[in-house]
Amino acid sequence: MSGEKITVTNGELHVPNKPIIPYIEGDGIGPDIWKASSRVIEAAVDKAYNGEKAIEWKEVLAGQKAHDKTGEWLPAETLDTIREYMIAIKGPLTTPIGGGFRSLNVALRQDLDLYACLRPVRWYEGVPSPVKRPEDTDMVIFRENSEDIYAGIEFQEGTPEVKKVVDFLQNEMGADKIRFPETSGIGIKPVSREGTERLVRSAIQYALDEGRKNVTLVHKGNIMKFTEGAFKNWGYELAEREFGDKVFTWAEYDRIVDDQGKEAANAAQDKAESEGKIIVKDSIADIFLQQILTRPKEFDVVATMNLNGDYVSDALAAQVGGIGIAPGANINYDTGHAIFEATHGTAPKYAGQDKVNPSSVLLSGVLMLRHLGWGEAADMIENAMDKTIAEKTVTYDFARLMDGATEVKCSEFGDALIRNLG
Ligand SMILES: NC(=O)C1=CN([C@@H]2O[C@H](COP(=O)(O)OP(=O)(O)OC[C@H]3O[C@@H](n4cnc5c(N)ncnc54)[C@H](OP(=O)(O)O)[C@@H]3O)[C@@H](O)[C@H]2O)C=CC1
Ligand SMILES: O=C(O)CCC(=O)C(=O)O
Ligand SMILES: [Mg+2]
Repeated sequence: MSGEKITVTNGELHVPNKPIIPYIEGDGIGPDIWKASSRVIEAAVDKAYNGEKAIEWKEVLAGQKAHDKTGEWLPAETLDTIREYMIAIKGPLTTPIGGGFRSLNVALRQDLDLYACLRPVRWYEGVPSPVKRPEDTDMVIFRENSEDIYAGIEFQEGTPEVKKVVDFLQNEMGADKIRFPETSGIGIKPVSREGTERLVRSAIQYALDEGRKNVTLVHKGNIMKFTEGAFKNWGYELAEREFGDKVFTWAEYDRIVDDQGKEAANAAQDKAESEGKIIVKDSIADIFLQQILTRPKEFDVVATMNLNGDYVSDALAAQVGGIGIAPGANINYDTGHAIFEATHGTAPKYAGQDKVNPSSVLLSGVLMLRHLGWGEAADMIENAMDKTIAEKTVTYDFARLMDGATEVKCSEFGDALIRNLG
C-alpha cells in the first residue's frame, strides 16, 4: 500500500487508506512525546482496521531542527507541504521571550489561516485533579487563532518607530492617557467582525453537531469596548442572523427584559432550553475564570479571542489533570486545512529525559483520527488511556498526585497503552 494525499472537494475531506500526514517533531520534549504518541497511533490504526489502513508519516522541519539543518526556523517548504497534504500534526516549538523571532506556532496558524483553535477539556476517570468534582468540567474551547495581539503589531520602547506611534496617538488621535510616553512600548490589538464571525460560527455549528447545550462568548468588553466588546456584539448578531431559531441569545433575553420584564425573559429562556435550542450567552473574562472553577457545569462550548483563549486553555486543563493531557487542533473549516497539536509547550527542563506525559500530543492525534473519520482507532486509544490510568501506570505528572501509582517513562507509558489497545 503506497501513501496518498488527503484531498478536499466541495468542503468534504477524502481520506485514502494510507494518507500521507506531515508531522513536526518539535523542540524540547517534542521528540520524546512524538516518538511515544506516533507508535500508539500506528498500533491503534493497524489493530482497528486489521492492517487495511495505515498512516504514512512525512517529516517536515520547524524550530531548532529546521534551523540546524536549513538555517531557517520555519522553511517555506514546511508550509507548502502542509498546505498540499491538508492535515498535519506537530510537537511544541520554542518561542524566545522579550525578543528574537516571533512564535513559529502562531506563524503556522496564521500562514495557513487556521482560524479556529479547538481545545476540548474533559476528565479521564482516575486522573488526579485539584478540584473536588473534575467530572463536572466538560468544555470545548474555540479560541480565535488569527488576530488579537497575536498579530504581532508591537513597537519597542526607545525606538524611532514607537516615538512615531506615540506622537500620532497623542497629537492626531487625542490619546492623553499614555502614562509614561517616553518609556512605553506599544502593542496594537486588531479584532475584526469577519474574524469574530467565522470563529463564532464554527463554535455554534460545533455545539449543534455535537449536541452541546450552550456557547459562551468570553470577553473583556467592558474595558476593551471596540475589540472585545465588539466581539460579543458581533457574536450575538451572527448567532441570531445565521442560526435563527436554533439558538436563544442573552441579547434576546435582554430585549425581552426591556419589553416585558425579567419573568417573561426567564420563561423564554426556559422554553428555548426545553426545545433543545443552543443558549448563546457571554461572560466577562475575569468572572469567567472564577465560575469555571466554582460552577463548571454551566459552561459547555466557549468562544473567545486569541489571548483569552490561551489563558483559559491552560487554566481549564489544570482542572482535569493538567497540561500533560490537554489536546488541541487548529482548523480552517472553509479550506479543510488542520494542524493538530498539544496545548502545552516544550517544557525545556525535561527535554531528552523520556519523562513527560505524551497524552496531549497523543490525544491531539485522537482528534486527528476523528477528523479523518477513523473513529474506531480513536476510541481504541481513549479506551487504552482509561485502562492504563485505572491501572495507575502513569508518568511523573500524575504519579506525584496519585497514591500507589507506578511511575513510568514517556516511552513506557506508550508501551502500556499499546498493550491495552482493544
Ligand atoms: N504550541 C506550542 O508549541 C507552545 C509552545 N510554547 C513554548 O514552550 C516553551 C516553554 O513554555 P513554558 O511556559 O515553560 O510552558 P510548557 O507548557 O512548555 O511547560 C510548563 C510546565 O508544564 C508542565 N508540562 C508541560 N508539558 C508537559 C507534559 N507533556 N507532561 C507533563 N507536564 C508537562 C511541566 O510542569 P512541571 O514543571 O510542574 O512538571 C512544565 O514545566 C516557550 O518557548 C513557549 O513559548 C508554550 C505553549 C505552547
Ligand atoms: O507559540 C508559543 O510559544 C505559545 C503558544 C501558546 O501558548 C498556545 O498556543 O497555547
Ligand atoms: Mg498557551
